[in-house]
Amino acid sequence: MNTPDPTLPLAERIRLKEVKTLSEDWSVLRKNTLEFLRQDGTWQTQTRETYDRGNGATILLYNRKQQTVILTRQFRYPAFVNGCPDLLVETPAGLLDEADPEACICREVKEETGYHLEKAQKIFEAFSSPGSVTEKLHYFVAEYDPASRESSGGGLKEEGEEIEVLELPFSEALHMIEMGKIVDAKTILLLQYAKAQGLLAGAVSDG
Ligand SMILES: Nc1nc2c(ncn2[C@@H]2O[C@H](COP(=O)(O)OP(=O)(O)O[C@H]3O[C@H](CO)[C@@H](O)[C@H](O)[C@@H]3O)[C@@H](O)[C@H]2O)c(=O)[nH]1
Ligand SMILES: [Mg+2]
Repeated sequence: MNTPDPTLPLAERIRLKEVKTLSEDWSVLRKNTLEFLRQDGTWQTQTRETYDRGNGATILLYNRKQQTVILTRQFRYPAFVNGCPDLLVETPAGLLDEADPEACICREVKEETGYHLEKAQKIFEAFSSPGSVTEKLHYFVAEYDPASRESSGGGLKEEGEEIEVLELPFSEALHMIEMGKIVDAKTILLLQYAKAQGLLAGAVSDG
């Protein structure tokens, strides 16, 4: 068999044969049967399940003068059932709707933490678990003004949310990663990003 043209678009190496919806409730679980064109030119049949709950956004709120970050703490059953005995410490995050991701994350920050945010800087997009979950997360950072807190946040009780807001020294948040007290990937990624970019560490007080 001839080897495929290496410039062939990926879409031309995939023949989707069947899509079965296994569950359609909060999210959609599908079983997909497809043929994939391998590098050796043979078509191989694969079944791949996809868990689709839409896309999301998350943000690191930081304050250079105080050298602090805003994190949340909440109950996450999927983490609990897989061995996490504590509430999860996370950056604020939410699912995307029709609004643009920046507007969504500003609204989510208000809902979860009570801080009013005018704008946020997009840094990148990433798949958290690309072998099974379709979700792409939009990552943001923004400097927060401690005086801009308009409410206590906490999330939506009617949706089962009970979100505690933490304002922590950046150094303590980094230490919590080392101690295994922060075990959420998006949160670790954002804190490491802030360290690598010098967003906080080494920042000179400007007031
Ligand atoms: N009824 C029902 N409600 C659910 C279910 N799963 C979650 N919820 C509720 O749906 C709401 C979703 O809240 P958001 O703040 O929009 O999303 P999130 O759960 O914080 O998700 C964010 O973080 C996740 C974890 O890192 C990300 O996966 C996700 O993309 C997003 O960024 C919450 O009230 C939650 O309780 C479910 O299976 N059934
Ligand atoms: Mg959330």
